[in-house]
Amino acid sequence: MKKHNIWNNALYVYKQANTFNKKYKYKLISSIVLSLLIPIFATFIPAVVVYIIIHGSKIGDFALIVGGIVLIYGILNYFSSYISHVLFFDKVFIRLNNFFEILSQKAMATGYENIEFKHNREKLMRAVGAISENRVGVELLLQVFPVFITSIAGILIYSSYIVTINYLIVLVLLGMVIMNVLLNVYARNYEKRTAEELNTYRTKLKYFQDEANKLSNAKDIKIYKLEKWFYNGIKLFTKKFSTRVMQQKFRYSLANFSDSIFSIIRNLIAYTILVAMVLNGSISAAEFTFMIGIVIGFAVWLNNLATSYGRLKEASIRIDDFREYISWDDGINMEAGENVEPLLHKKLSIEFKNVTFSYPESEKPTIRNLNLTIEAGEKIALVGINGAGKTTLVKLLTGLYNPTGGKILINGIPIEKFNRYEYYNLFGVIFQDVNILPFTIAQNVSGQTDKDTDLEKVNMVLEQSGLAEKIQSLEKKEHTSLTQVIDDKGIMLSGGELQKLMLARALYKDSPILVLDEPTAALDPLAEQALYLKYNSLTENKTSIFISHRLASTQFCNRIVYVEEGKILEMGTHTNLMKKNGKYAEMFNIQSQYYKENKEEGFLDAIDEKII
Ligand SMILES: Nc1ncnc2c1ncn2[C@@H]1O[C@H](COP(=O)(O)OP(=O)(O)OP(=O)(O)O)[C@@H](O)[C@H]1O
Repeated sequence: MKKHNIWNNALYVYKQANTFNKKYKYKLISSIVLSLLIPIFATFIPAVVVYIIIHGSKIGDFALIVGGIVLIYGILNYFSSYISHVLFFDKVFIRLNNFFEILSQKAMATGYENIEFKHNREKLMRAVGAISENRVGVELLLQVFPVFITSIAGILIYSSYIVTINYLIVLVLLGMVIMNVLLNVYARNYEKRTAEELNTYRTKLKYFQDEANKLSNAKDIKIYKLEKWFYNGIKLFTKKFSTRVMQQKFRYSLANFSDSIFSIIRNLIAYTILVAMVLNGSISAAEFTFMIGIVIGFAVWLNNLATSYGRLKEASIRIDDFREYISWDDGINMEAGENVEPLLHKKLSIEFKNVTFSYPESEKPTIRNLNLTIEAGEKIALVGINGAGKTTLVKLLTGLYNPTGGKILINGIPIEKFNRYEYYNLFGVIFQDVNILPFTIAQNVSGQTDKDTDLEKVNMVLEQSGLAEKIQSLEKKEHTSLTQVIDDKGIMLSGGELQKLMLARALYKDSPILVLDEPTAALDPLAEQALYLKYNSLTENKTSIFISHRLASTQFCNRIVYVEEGKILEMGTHTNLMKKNGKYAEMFNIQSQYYKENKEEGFLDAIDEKII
C-alpha cells in the first residue's frame, strides 16, 4: 500500500474540499489568522495593564485603554467562534457529500471482484472507515491540519521573540516537548501495530450489529432462535475491540500524564529565569508580565504542534486507506475499450476457450479448462448439480469475474477488449438472488428515472412475464412503489412475483444475450408452464442460457450442457443425452419418475405432462 506523507494527504483532502466548497479556503485562512492573533492579543492585555499601573495613568485613561483592548479582544473572539462554527458544518458536509460521492462512484464503477471478494471488500470497508465518522480520517485532518499550521506559525513568531530575551528558555521548552513527542510516538506506534487487528474486530462487530437488525434475517432469528449467536458475537467482539482500544489509550494517557509533569517543571524553570532577570533589572515588570504570557503561549503552541502532528498521522493512515481504494485498479476496461454498439442488434455467438477460474483463497479451481461454443441465436440449457459452477460461468460470461485462465469471446472478439461498462449492455440477466430497489415498479423494470422510462414497453414486458394482472389491480398500477423504505404506501411482492418482475426487467433491457439463472425456482407450476411456452418468442433473435434444476426446461432449448465440477461432462440435445444414458439421463429420469409417481397419485395435476 502506498503511504503518503501528511502534507500530501492534506493537499489531497483540501483539493477535494475546494472542488465542493470554493469559499472554504477563505474561511480557513481567516480562522488561522484569528487563532494566531487572539493569543498574542491576550498576552498583551495584562502587560499593558501592568504598564499603565506602573506609569500611574489616570483612572479614565486606564478604563478607556483597557476597555478598548477588551472590546477588540471580544470582537476577535466572536468572529473566531463564528467562523469555527461555520467551518464545523462545512467539514461535515465536505465529508458527507464530496467524499461519500467519490467513494460511492468508485464502488459502483469498479470491477465486481473488487466488491465481492473478502480481501477486496475489506479494502472497501477501510475506505468507508476513513469517512464514516467525525473524528477520524478526512474530517479529523480537516479539524487538525489548521491547528498544526497555526502551531508552526505561533512557534516561529514566539520563539523569534523569546531568543532575543533568553535563548535558554526556548531550549528548555523544546527539550520537554521532544520528550513528550517521543512518548506520543511510542503510543502511536503501538496503535499502528494493532490497527489491522482492531480493524478486523471492528468489521466483525459491525457485521453482527448490522445483521442483527436486518429485516431479511428477522424470520430466521425468530424461528431458529439465532439471537444468542448474535448476542455472543456482539459481546465477544465488543470485548476484544474495547480491550485493544483501552490498551491504545493507556499509552496515550502516559504521554498526557508526562505532559502535565513537564509543564510544571517547564514553568518553574521559565519563571526562575524571568524573575532573576527582573531582579537584576534586565527586564521591566511589564516586560516580565508579557514574557510570562509569551512563554506559556509558546508552550501551548509546542503542545498543540505535538498533539496535532500525532492526530494528523492518525488521520493520514486512514486517508491512505481511502486513497488506496479510490486509486485501485478497477481490474477492467472502464474508460477505454471497444464500443459494443455494433453488436447490440445482432445475434451473438459466445465462446469459452480453455476457461479456468479460481475463487481467491480457494485451493481448487471452480471452472477448469472449459471449452464451449454457443452459436448465434442458440438456446442453451445449462444443468448440473449444486455447486457445479453454473452461476460462476454466468458471472464470467457477463464480465463480473475475470477468468484466471483462457478467454471468452463474443462474436470472435475477446471480451476484455470491450469497454466493460458498455459490455454489460449485451446482457439481460436474472440472478438467483432477487434484488429490488425501493422505487416504483416501472422504475425497477426499466432501471431508469420516470423521464427515461418507456411505460408502454414496461407494460408489455410485465404482460410477458405474467405480472400484468397483479400490477393492473393496484391503485397506482406500475407507479406503485416497492417496499416501504422510502414510500409508506409501497407494497411487498411475493417471492414468485418478484421473480416475474426480474424477468420483466431482463426483457425490458432487450439485450442480445439473455441469461436466466433459476428463473422459475419461486414460480407456481402454472406460471412456470406459461414461461416455458413463451420462451421461444421471448428469446427470438437472442442467444440465451437457461439454468434450472427443473429439467422440463431443457425441452425447449436447442442444446443441453451438463456441467460437473467446473467441466462440461455431457452436451447435446435432450434425445441424444437420453440415448447416451449418462449423468443427464440419470438426473432426468429421477426427476420425471418422481413427477410421474406423484401424478399417478394425483398430486401434481397442474403439471402439464407434455412438458415433462
Ligand atoms: N464468492 C465465492 N467465493 C468462494 N467460492 C465460491 C463463491 N461463490 C461460489 N463459490 C463456490 O464455487 C462453486 C460453484 O458455485 P456456483 O454458484 O457457480 O454453483 P452452481 O452450479 O450455480 O450451484 P447451484 O446449482 O447451487 O446454484 C461452489 O462450490 C461454491 O462454494
